[in-house]
Amino acid sequence: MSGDGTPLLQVRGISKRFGGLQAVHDLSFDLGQGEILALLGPNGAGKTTAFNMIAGYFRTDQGRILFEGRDIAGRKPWDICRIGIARTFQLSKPFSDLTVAENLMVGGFVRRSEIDEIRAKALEIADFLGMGHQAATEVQHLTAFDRRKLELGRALSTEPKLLLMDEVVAGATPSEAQEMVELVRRIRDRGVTILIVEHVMKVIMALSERVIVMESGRLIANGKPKDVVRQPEVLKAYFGEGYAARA
Ligand SMILES: Nc1ncnc2c1ncn2[C@@H]1O[C@H](COP(=O)(O)OP(=O)(O)OP(=O)(O)O)[C@@H](O)[C@H]1O
Repeated sequence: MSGDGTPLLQVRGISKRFGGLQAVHDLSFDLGQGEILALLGPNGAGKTTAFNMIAGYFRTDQGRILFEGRDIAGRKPWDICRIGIARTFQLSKPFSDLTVAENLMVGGFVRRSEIDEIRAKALEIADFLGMGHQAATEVQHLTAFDRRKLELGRALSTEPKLLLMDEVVAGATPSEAQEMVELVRRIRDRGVTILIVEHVMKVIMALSERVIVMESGRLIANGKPKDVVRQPEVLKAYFGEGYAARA
């Protein structure tokens, strides 16, 4: 919650249709200041579409999205980035022939105009990611996992209040996943609120105090991870009717 008790993000009845497909239907949830909230759901549930509406990549057909109490639905991605919402992508697309530091400088122009300040901030973020020694390395020489961390760093370089993270541990080894969990916690400790789409249950359990679950575009559960994973609607969404009946 912000100082006056208003949640940082209030999603109110947003919907999105693609032709005959209702990808998101009347989705509402709140996200409090400093929270790490996981957004779960089977493939095609509408998670990325919801992200894209919050980040301004898709226009909502209906509903309101309030950030710090202000309606942001319909704003363009760069405008939404400027007011403090950044996102990572499932498929990161860094500038491969630029260095790590140069990639981390690009987002800095959102907040600052002094090049020395932007460079210093980029180097601070590289250190934060544990990539300080790679600041001068061209991105094309990085491992897949270091590219993932850089993707997070590129979002952080815009100095967001809210970070939308899309499957940041996909394809990671267990020790890399653990490193990512630590990194996400440290990002939150910097004061950044986090909404994370993730499939790896161990990561969700380690990170989030609260999860919301979508299925077929609708919100079907909202609560503590350990409670939500036992709910029949959630089991049915993931494993089918028969499994839920037996559980
Ligand atoms: N630009 C688009 N045009 C048409 N249909 C789309 C578009 N984007 C998503 N969809 C459809 O909307 C539905 C929800 O997709 P979305 O990517 O939001 O689901 P998701 O929960 O993120 O799935 P995943 O876990 O597989 O990434 C899917 O049926 C998808 O095919």
